[in-house]
Amino acid sequence: MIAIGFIGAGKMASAIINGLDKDKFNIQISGRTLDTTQKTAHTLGIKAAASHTELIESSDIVVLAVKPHIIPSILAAYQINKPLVSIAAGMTLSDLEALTTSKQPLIRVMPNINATIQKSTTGITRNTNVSDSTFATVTAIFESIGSVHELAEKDFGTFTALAGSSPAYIYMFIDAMSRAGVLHGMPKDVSTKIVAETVLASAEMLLSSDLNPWTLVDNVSSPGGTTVAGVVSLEQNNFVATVIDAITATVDKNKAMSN
Ligand SMILES: NC(=O)C1=CN([C@@H]2O[C@H](COP(=O)(O)OP(=O)(O)OC[C@H]3O[C@@H](n4cnc5c(N)ncnc54)[C@H](O)[C@@H]3O)[C@@H](O)[C@H]2O)C=CC1
Ligand SMILES: O=C(O)[C@@H]1CCC=N1
Repeated sequence: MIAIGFIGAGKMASAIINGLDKDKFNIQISGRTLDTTQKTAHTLGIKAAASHTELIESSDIVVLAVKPHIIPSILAAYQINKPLVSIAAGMTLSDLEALTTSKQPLIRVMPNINATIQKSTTGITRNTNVSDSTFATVTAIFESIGSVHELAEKDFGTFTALAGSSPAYIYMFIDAMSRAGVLHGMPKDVSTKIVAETVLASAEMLLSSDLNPWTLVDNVSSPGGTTVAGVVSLEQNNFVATVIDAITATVDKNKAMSN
């Protein structure tokens, strides 16, 4: 059984671990304090390592699941002589190489919070020290919690915006729609469920057809009907440009976080 050790056991590590099959992977965590690590491990049904050193020694693959600014201090304090996976936003392979050795196998991964329900859309890339079999193993780990896209590293920032951060923007869209439902007299829980179901089915419809999104917009918009009135209103309020600006801000922030 492959032993995976997570350094850092916050929201994202918990989302990934929640989704992983505990019969297939031997998972342990090491967080900031042992007490909290033990509580989190108990909740997740996995092992708490007594220390980062113990975790590194007993893992086949080590996942860094701390905030990007914590990574330099961890890599300065511990020599991780195992394939190292980083899920940190903005940290490039060359940032990580500068903090480790020239021989360190490094895999950069960008999962998303939908890992919790085994529906992460994950990006992956590696440095030249990673063997094909290790890369296949790490890819399989993330495939077990959703889809995996191998990317050129130059596209990681864009991927981070479109898949890593976008659940937040999609929730904002859902909340705005359901708030409109409240404005027009519906209870919030009812309108949120209606909007969430419709977002899910619309995405499924797009993925299962060969049609592009604008053709699907046209299919909903009856001549002189209700939908086109809303489409025109969205455009008058710069919906498309506003969304593109948000993605560009995310990509720019990702670049600014790299050294
Ligand atoms: N939240 C998300 O949707 C996503 C987050 N990420 C990346 O995942 C990483 C973790 O993010 P979150 O889980 O959201 O943050 P978080 O704040 O929930 O988790 C980070 C954890 O690291 C722990 N920690 C701090 N110092 C530590 C140390 N020295 N040793 C061990 N643990 C330590 C903290 O106590 C905390 O539990 C970040 O690098 C982020 O860029 C990537 C994709 C999606
Ligand atoms: O906000 C962040 O920096 C992380 C990366 C993608 C999602 N959350």
